[in-house]
Amino acid sequence: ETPAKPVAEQLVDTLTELAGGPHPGFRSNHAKGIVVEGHFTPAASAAEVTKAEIFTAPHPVVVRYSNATGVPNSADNDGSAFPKGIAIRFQLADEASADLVCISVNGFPAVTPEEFLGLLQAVAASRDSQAQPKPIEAFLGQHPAALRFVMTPKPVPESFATQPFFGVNAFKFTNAQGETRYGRYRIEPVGGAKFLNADAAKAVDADYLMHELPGRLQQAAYSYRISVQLADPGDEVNDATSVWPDSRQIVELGTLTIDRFRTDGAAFEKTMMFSPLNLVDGIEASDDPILHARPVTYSISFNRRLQSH
Ligand code: HEM
Repeated sequence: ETPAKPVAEQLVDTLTELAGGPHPGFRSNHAKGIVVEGHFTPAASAAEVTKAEIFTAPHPVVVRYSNATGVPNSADNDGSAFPKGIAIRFQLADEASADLVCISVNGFPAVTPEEFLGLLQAVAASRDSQAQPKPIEAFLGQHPAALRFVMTPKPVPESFATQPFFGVNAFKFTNAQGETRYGRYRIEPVGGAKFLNADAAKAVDADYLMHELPGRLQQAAYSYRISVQLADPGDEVNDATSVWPDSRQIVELGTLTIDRFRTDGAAFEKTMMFSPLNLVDGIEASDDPILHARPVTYSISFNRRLQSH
């Protein structure tokens, strides 16, 4: 009997299967994307929460926006292309870097990588299933957090520039006084969140988000407020399905400004991988098992796409 593959490998296999892949050279999740550049300027309040150098001095950034799923040509306005992703790389001295990798929904469908695999396998098993209920219906019936995530409205944004994003996984922040707090990132468009109405969302072209951005950047830069929502004592910090109340303290970390489209983005993104555990001193991982599964899974996807393109 062959031993079961590690969960991270099964996750990549199942994402690939769901996307009708393999699609050589593409990410097995968040395959369709676009790369832009700009800079981050810290707010004075950041020092209350963290001594991390990415939030204490200005830095250049490279940003990749993406659609969910491993389908390289997914329609930007299709439900399956949600959540949208944003991956931000802070470029530090001596080739060092730190990453923030966030999605457009505040929450996650699973507490552990095993449970997330169960969800993906249920979706895959439902494709040609005659069973009543279908495997995915049975799974959602037994997993309220997954049902909640599926039911969360995912409105179609006017632009990536008008889409808010959430860190979902908590990190442990330490300031210069040695005080520690758990928190989750929030990324909010300074110009306000803006979405299309239902008719407009149906009418836009399949690549409208990717096509809109270069023109927008020729006109003007745009920006986001990056902040951290702090946990109160007793809040779940190791469970990505457990969304904290909006009443929790939010501390501004600074402003992310995007001012350039990266014309070589399609080639550039193939050679690089973002990781939510690419961190600097002053920010540590929580014990959230989803967070710890991510770099392992992303590396498998990265290795496969490097070998196949
Ligand atoms: C166990 C749970 C998860 C699995 C199995 C998973 C899987 C993946 C995989 C395979 C990739 C492609 C990596 C690459 O080839 O570079 C990816 C990318 C990505 N993931 Fe996840 N992911 C998980 C959780 C999350 C969470 C919680 C978030 C956000 C809060 C997230 C946001 C993203 C984003 C934005 C990208 C695209 C990064 C880029 O532009 O390169 N993922 N994910």
